[in-house]
Amino acid sequence: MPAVIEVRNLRKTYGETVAVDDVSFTVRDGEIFGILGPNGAGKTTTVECIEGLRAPDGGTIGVLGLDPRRDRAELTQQLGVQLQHSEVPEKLQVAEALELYSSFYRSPADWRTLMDVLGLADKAKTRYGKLSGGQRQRLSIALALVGRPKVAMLDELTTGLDPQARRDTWQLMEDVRSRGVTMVLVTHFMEEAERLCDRVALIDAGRVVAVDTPAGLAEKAHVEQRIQFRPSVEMDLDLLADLPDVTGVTRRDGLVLVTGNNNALNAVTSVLARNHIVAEHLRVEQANLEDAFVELTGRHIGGQ
Ligand SMILES: Nc1ncnc2c1ncn2[C@@H]1O[C@H](COP(=O)(O)OP(=O)(O)OP(=O)(O)O)[C@@H](O)[C@H]1O
Repeated sequence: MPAVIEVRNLRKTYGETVAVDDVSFTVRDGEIFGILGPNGAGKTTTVECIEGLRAPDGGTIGVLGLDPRRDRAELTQQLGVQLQHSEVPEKLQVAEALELYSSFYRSPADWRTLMDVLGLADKAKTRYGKLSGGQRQRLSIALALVGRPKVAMLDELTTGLDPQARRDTWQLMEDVRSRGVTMVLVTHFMEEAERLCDRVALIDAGRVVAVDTPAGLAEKAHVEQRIQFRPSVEMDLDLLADLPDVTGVTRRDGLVLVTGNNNALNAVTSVLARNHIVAEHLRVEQANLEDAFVELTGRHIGGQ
Protein backbone atom coordinates (compact mmCIF):
# COMPACT_ATOMS: atom_id res chain seq x y z
CA MET A 1 0.00 0.00 0.00
CA PRO A 2 1.42 3.44 -0.89
CA ALA A 3 2.22 5.92 1.87
CA VAL A 4 -0.22 8.78 2.25
CA ILE A 5 1.64 10.48 5.10
CA GLU A 6 5.35 10.12 5.72
CA VAL A 7 6.79 11.66 8.88
CA ARG A 8 10.58 11.38 9.32
CA ASN A 9 12.45 12.45 12.45
CA LEU A 10 10.02 15.22 13.28
CA ARG A 11 11.16 17.62 16.00
CA LYS A 12 9.32 20.61 17.41
CA THR A 13 10.15 22.74 20.43
CA TYR A 14 8.35 25.60 22.12
CA GLY A 15 11.12 27.58 23.81
CA GLU A 16 12.61 25.22 26.38
CA THR A 17 9.85 22.61 25.94
CA VAL A 18 10.59 19.76 23.57
CA ALA A 19 7.05 18.91 22.43
CA VAL A 20 8.12 16.47 19.71
CA ASP A 21 11.59 15.00 20.08
CA ASP A 22 11.95 12.46 17.29
CA VAL A 23 8.80 11.11 15.63
CA SER A 24 8.69 8.95 12.50
CA PHE A 25 5.80 6.95 11.04
CA THR A 26 4.03 6.20 7.78
CA VAL A 27 0.28 6.27 7.21
CA ARG A 28 -0.93 3.98 4.43
CA ASP A 29 -3.70 4.55 1.94
CA GLY A 30 -7.16 3.78 3.32
CA GLU A 31 -6.24 2.99 6.88
CA ILE A 32 -7.31 4.49 10.18
CA PHE A 33 -4.04 5.33 11.87
CA GLY A 34 -4.13 6.07 15.58
CA ILE A 35 -1.80 8.33 17.51
CA LEU A 36 -2.11 7.28 21.11
CA GLY A 37 -0.36 8.60 24.18
CA PRO A 38 -0.78 10.39 27.49
CA ASN A 39 -1.44 14.12 27.90
CA GLY A 40 1.46 16.24 26.72
CA ALA A 41 3.08 13.42 24.70
CA GLY A 42 3.22 15.61 21.60
CA LYS A 43 0.25 14.19 19.66
CA THR A 44 -1.45 17.47 18.79
CA THR A 45 1.83 19.15 17.89
CA THR A 46 2.65 16.27 15.53
CA VAL A 47 -0.76 16.55 13.89
CA GLU A 48 -0.49 20.32 13.58
CA CYS A 49 2.86 19.93 11.81
CA ILE A 50 1.27 17.44 9.39
CA GLU A 51 -1.53 19.94 8.74
CA GLY A 52 1.01 22.67 8.00
CA LEU A 53 -0.16 24.77 10.94
CA ARG A 54 3.22 24.61 12.65
CA ALA A 55 6.73 24.72 11.25
CA PRO A 56 8.88 21.80 12.42
CA ASP A 57 12.33 22.51 13.85
CA GLY A 58 13.65 19.34 12.26
CA GLY A 59 12.70 16.37 10.12
CA THR A 60 10.52 16.04 7.03
CA ILE A 61 6.82 15.52 6.38
CA GLY A 62 5.12 14.49 3.16
CA VAL A 63 1.33 14.34 2.83
CA LEU A 64 -0.05 12.99 -0.45
CA GLY A 65 3.31 13.88 -1.94
CA LEU A 66 3.00 17.51 -0.78
CA ASP A 67 5.03 19.53 1.70
CA PRO A 68 2.57 20.80 4.34
CA ARG A 69 4.26 24.22 4.64
CA ARG A 70 5.29 24.88 1.04
CA ASP A 71 2.15 23.41 -0.57
CA ARG A 72 -0.30 24.49 2.11
CA ALA A 73 -2.96 25.85 -0.32
CA GLU A 74 -3.06 22.63 -2.33
CA LEU A 75 -2.98 20.45 0.75
CA THR A 76 -5.97 22.29 2.26
CA GLN A 77 -8.03 21.02 -0.68
CA GLN A 78 -7.16 17.40 0.02
CA LEU A 79 -6.87 17.27 3.79
CA GLY A 80 -9.90 17.41 6.09
CA VAL A 81 -9.19 18.85 9.51
CA GLN A 82 -11.46 18.62 12.52
CA LEU A 83 -11.75 22.10 13.95
CA GLN A 84 -11.42 22.76 17.65
CA HIS A 85 -14.61 24.07 19.27
CA SER A 86 -13.31 27.58 19.68
CA GLU A 87 -12.78 27.91 15.93
CA VAL A 88 -16.47 27.84 14.93
CA PRO A 89 -18.35 31.14 15.49
CA GLU A 90 -21.07 30.72 18.15
CA LYS A 91 -23.74 32.45 16.08
CA LEU A 92 -23.29 30.44 12.90
CA GLN A 93 -26.16 28.03 12.25
CA VAL A 94 -25.40 24.40 11.39
CA ALA A 95 -26.52 24.70 7.76
CA GLU A 96 -24.72 28.02 7.34
CA ALA A 97 -21.50 26.56 8.69
CA LEU A 98 -21.64 23.59 6.34
CA GLU A 99 -22.50 25.75 3.33
CA LEU A 100 -19.74 28.23 4.17
CA TYR A 101 -17.06 25.55 4.64
CA SER A 102 -18.13 23.67 1.51
CA SER A 103 -17.53 26.89 -0.46
CA PHE A 104 -13.82 26.68 0.40
CA TYR A 105 -13.35 23.52 -1.69
CA ARG A 106 -13.05 22.82 -5.42
CA SER A 107 -15.31 19.77 -5.38
CA PRO A 108 -17.11 19.59 -2.05
CA ALA A 109 -19.51 16.91 -0.86
CA ASP A 110 -23.23 17.70 -0.87
CA TRP A 111 -23.41 19.34 2.55
CA ARG A 112 -27.13 18.64 2.94
CA THR A 113 -26.54 14.91 2.55
CA LEU A 114 -23.67 15.11 5.01
CA MET A 115 -25.93 16.93 7.47
CA ASP A 116 -28.46 14.08 7.18
CA VAL A 117 -25.84 11.36 7.50
CA LEU A 118 -24.51 12.96 10.66
CA GLY A 119 -27.97 13.26 12.16
CA LEU A 120 -27.94 17.06 12.17
CA ALA A 121 -30.82 17.72 9.76
CA ASP A 122 -33.23 18.78 12.50
CA LYS A 123 -30.56 21.16 13.84
CA ALA A 124 -30.00 22.89 10.48
CA LYS A 125 -31.16 26.25 11.83
CA THR A 126 -29.66 25.90 15.30
CA ARG A 127 -26.74 28.16 16.14
CA TYR A 128 -23.45 26.48 16.98
CA GLY A 129 -23.50 28.00 20.46
CA LYS A 130 -26.78 26.22 21.25
CA LEU A 131 -25.68 22.72 20.21
CA SER A 132 -24.99 19.95 22.72
CA GLY A 133 -21.48 18.54 23.03
CA GLY A 134 -22.34 15.54 20.85
CA GLN A 135 -23.95 17.72 18.18
CA ARG A 136 -20.92 20.03 18.09
CA GLN A 137 -18.69 17.03 17.71
CA ARG A 138 -20.75 15.72 14.83
CA LEU A 139 -20.67 19.11 13.16
CA SER A 140 -16.90 19.29 13.51
CA ILE A 141 -16.65 15.86 11.85
CA ALA A 142 -18.99 17.04 9.08
CA LEU A 143 -16.82 20.13 8.55
CA ALA A 144 -13.74 17.90 8.32
CA LEU A 145 -15.42 15.81 5.62
CA VAL A 146 -17.28 18.45 3.60
CA GLY A 147 -14.36 19.02 1.22
CA ARG A 148 -14.37 15.31 0.28
CA PRO A 149 -10.81 14.97 1.58
CA LYS A 150 -8.51 12.08 0.74
CA VAL A 151 -7.19 12.26 4.28
CA ALA A 152 -9.02 13.36 7.44
CA MET A 153 -7.22 14.42 10.61
CA LEU A 154 -9.36 13.88 13.71
CA ASP A 155 -8.06 15.09 17.05
CA GLU A 156 -9.87 13.88 20.17
CA LEU A 157 -12.78 12.62 18.11
CA THR A 158 -15.04 11.52 20.93
CA THR A 159 -13.78 13.46 23.95
CA GLY A 160 -16.74 14.68 25.97
CA LEU A 161 -19.28 12.38 24.32
CA ASP A 162 -21.50 9.98 26.22
CA PRO A 163 -20.97 6.24 25.54
CA GLN A 164 -23.82 5.97 23.02
CA ALA A 165 -22.71 9.03 21.04
CA ARG A 166 -19.17 7.66 21.13
CA ARG A 167 -20.26 4.34 19.65
CA ASP A 168 -22.33 6.15 16.99
CA THR A 169 -19.27 8.20 16.06
CA TRP A 170 -17.14 5.05 15.77
CA GLN A 171 -19.72 3.56 13.43
CA LEU A 172 -19.60 6.72 11.38
CA MET A 173 -15.81 6.54 11.15
CA GLU A 174 -16.03 2.97 9.88
CA ASP A 175 -18.49 4.12 7.20
CA VAL A 176 -16.15 6.92 6.17
CA ARG A 177 -13.22 4.52 5.98
CA SER A 178 -15.23 2.18 3.77
CA ARG A 179 -15.50 5.07 1.30
CA GLY A 180 -11.72 5.06 1.01
CA VAL A 181 -10.84 8.05 3.21
CA THR A 182 -7.55 7.66 5.07
CA MET A 183 -7.86 8.86 8.66
CA VAL A 184 -5.46 9.89 11.38
CA LEU A 185 -7.05 9.68 14.78
CA VAL A 186 -5.52 11.27 17.86
CA THR A 187 -6.84 9.75 21.02
CA HIS A 188 -6.11 8.70 24.54
CA PHE A 189 -9.00 6.25 24.66
CA MET A 190 -7.73 2.69 24.47
CA GLU A 191 -11.08 1.26 23.50
CA GLU A 192 -11.41 3.73 20.64
CA ALA A 193 -7.98 2.85 19.28
CA GLU A 194 -8.62 -0.88 19.62
CA ARG A 195 -11.99 -0.68 17.92
CA LEU A 196 -11.16 1.69 15.08
CA CYS A 197 -7.48 1.74 14.27
CA ASP A 198 -5.78 -0.50 11.76
CA ARG A 199 -2.45 0.57 13.20
CA VAL A 200 -1.42 2.69 16.14
CA ALA A 201 1.65 4.76 16.98
CA LEU A 202 2.23 4.81 20.73
CA ILE A 203 3.78 8.17 21.60
CA ASP A 204 5.40 9.09 24.88
CA ALA A 205 7.41 12.22 25.72
CA GLY A 206 7.74 13.29 22.10
CA ARG A 207 8.94 9.91 20.82
CA VAL A 208 7.35 6.95 19.09
CA VAL A 209 7.53 3.96 21.39
CA ALA A 210 6.09 1.48 18.88
CA VAL A 211 3.92 1.31 15.75
CA ASP A 212 1.82 -1.75 15.01
CA THR A 213 -1.71 -3.12 14.88
CA PRO A 214 -3.47 -3.02 18.28
CA ALA A 215 -3.09 -6.82 18.51
CA GLY A 216 0.53 -6.64 17.40
CA LEU A 217 1.34 -4.07 20.07
CA ALA A 218 -0.22 -6.19 22.78
CA GLU A 219 1.82 -9.14 21.56
CA LYS A 220 5.01 -7.10 21.24
CA ALA A 221 4.72 -6.10 24.86
CA HIS A 222 4.84 -9.79 25.82
CA VAL A 223 1.90 -9.26 28.10
CA GLU A 224 0.53 -12.50 29.41
CA GLN A 225 -2.88 -13.92 28.76
CA ARG A 226 -4.82 -14.71 31.94
CA ILE A 227 -7.28 -17.60 31.89
CA GLN A 228 -9.57 -18.57 34.73
CA PHE A 229 -12.10 -21.43 34.96
CA ARG A 230 -13.71 -23.99 37.24
CA PRO A 231 -12.94 -27.55 36.05
CA SER A 232 -15.99 -29.82 35.91
CA VAL A 233 -13.99 -32.59 37.62
CA GLU A 234 -10.93 -32.64 39.87
CA MET A 235 -7.85 -32.28 37.65
CA ASP A 236 -4.09 -32.62 37.82
CA LEU A 237 -2.65 -29.13 37.32
CA ASP A 238 0.55 -30.58 35.84
CA LEU A 239 -1.45 -31.31 32.69
CA LEU A 240 -1.46 -27.54 32.14
CA ALA A 241 1.82 -26.59 33.81
CA ASP A 242 3.72 -28.80 31.34
CA LEU A 243 2.40 -26.92 28.31
CA PRO A 244 5.08 -24.78 26.60
CA ASP A 245 2.64 -21.85 26.13
CA VAL A 246 1.79 -21.79 29.83
CA THR A 247 3.92 -19.85 32.33
CA GLY A 248 1.99 -20.41 35.53
CA VAL A 249 -0.90 -22.43 37.02
CA THR A 250 -2.45 -21.95 40.43
CA ARG A 251 -5.65 -23.08 42.15
CA ARG A 252 -7.75 -20.74 44.27
CA ASP A 253 -11.21 -21.41 45.74
CA GLY A 254 -11.88 -24.22 43.26
CA LEU A 255 -10.86 -22.00 40.35
CA VAL A 256 -7.84 -22.73 38.16
CA LEU A 257 -5.82 -19.65 37.13
CA VAL A 258 -3.49 -19.99 34.17
CA THR A 259 -1.11 -17.43 32.70
CA GLY A 260 0.69 -17.81 29.43
CA ASN A 261 1.39 -16.39 25.99
CA ASN A 262 -1.18 -15.58 23.32
CA ASN A 263 -1.55 -19.24 22.41
CA ALA A 264 -2.20 -20.37 25.97
CA LEU A 265 -5.98 -20.45 25.59
CA ASN A 266 -5.78 -22.80 22.60
CA ALA A 267 -3.34 -25.04 24.38
CA VAL A 268 -5.38 -25.16 27.59
CA THR A 269 -8.72 -25.86 25.90
CA SER A 270 -7.17 -28.67 23.83
CA VAL A 271 -5.82 -30.38 26.94
CA LEU A 272 -9.15 -30.01 28.72
CA ALA A 273 -11.05 -31.43 25.74
CA ARG A 274 -8.67 -34.40 25.47
CA ASN A 275 -9.25 -35.13 29.15
CA HIS A 276 -13.05 -34.64 28.95
CA ILE A 277 -12.93 -31.74 31.37
CA VAL A 278 -15.35 -28.86 30.89
CA ALA A 279 -14.11 -25.37 31.75
CA GLU A 280 -17.00 -23.78 33.63
CA HIS A 281 -17.19 -20.02 34.20
CA LEU A 282 -14.34 -19.55 31.74
CA ARG A 283 -12.88 -16.03 31.72
CA VAL A 284 -10.04 -14.86 29.53
CA GLU A 285 -8.30 -11.54 29.93
CA GLN A 286 -6.46 -10.58 26.78
CA ALA A 287 -3.59 -8.14 26.85
CA ASN A 288 -4.72 -4.76 25.55
CA LEU A 289 -3.14 -1.51 24.41
CA GLU A 290 -2.99 -0.15 27.93
CA ASP A 291 -1.00 -3.21 29.01
CA ALA A 292 1.28 -2.72 26.03
CA PHE A 293 1.86 0.93 26.85
CA VAL A 294 2.65 0.20 30.48
CA GLU A 295 5.00 -2.59 29.48
CA LEU A 296 6.81 -0.43 26.93
CA THR A 297 7.06 2.81 28.91
CA GLY A 298 6.44 1.90 32.54
CA ARG A 299 3.61 4.46 32.63
CA HIS A 300 -0.15 4.52 32.14
CA ILE A 301 -1.68 6.31 29.16
CA GLY A 302 -4.32 7.81 31.40
CA GLY A 303 -1.58 10.06 32.78
CA GLN A 304 0.39 10.05 36.04
N1 LIG B 1 1.66 26.51 21.84
C1 LIG B 1 2.43 25.96 22.77
N2 LIG B 1 3.33 26.69 23.46
C2 LIG B 1 4.13 26.15 24.39
N3 LIG B 1 4.10 24.84 24.75
C3 LIG B 1 3.21 24.06 24.11
C4 LIG B 1 2.33 24.57 23.10
N4 LIG B 1 1.57 23.55 22.65
C5 LIG B 1 1.94 22.45 23.35
N5 LIG B 1 2.93 22.75 24.22
C6 LIG B 1 3.62 21.79 25.11
O1 LIG B 1 4.20 20.79 24.29
C7 LIG B 1 4.03 19.49 24.87
C8 LIG B 1 3.25 18.59 23.92
O2 LIG B 1 1.92 19.10 23.79
P1 LIG B 1 0.84 18.49 22.81
O3 LIG B 1 -0.40 19.33 22.92
O4 LIG B 1 1.41 18.31 21.46
O5 LIG B 1 0.61 17.08 23.47
P2 LIG B 1 -0.63 16.10 23.36
O6 LIG B 1 -0.05 14.74 23.33
O7 LIG B 1 -1.49 16.49 22.22
O8 LIG B 1 -1.38 16.35 24.72
P3 LIG B 1 -2.96 16.35 25.04
O9 LIG B 1 -3.40 14.93 24.96
O10 LIG B 1 -2.98 16.89 26.44
O11 LIG B 1 -3.59 17.26 24.04
C9 LIG B 1 3.35 19.73 26.21
O12 LIG B 1 4.35 19.80 27.19
C10 LIG B 1 2.67 21.07 26.04
O13 LIG B 1 2.55 21.73 27.28
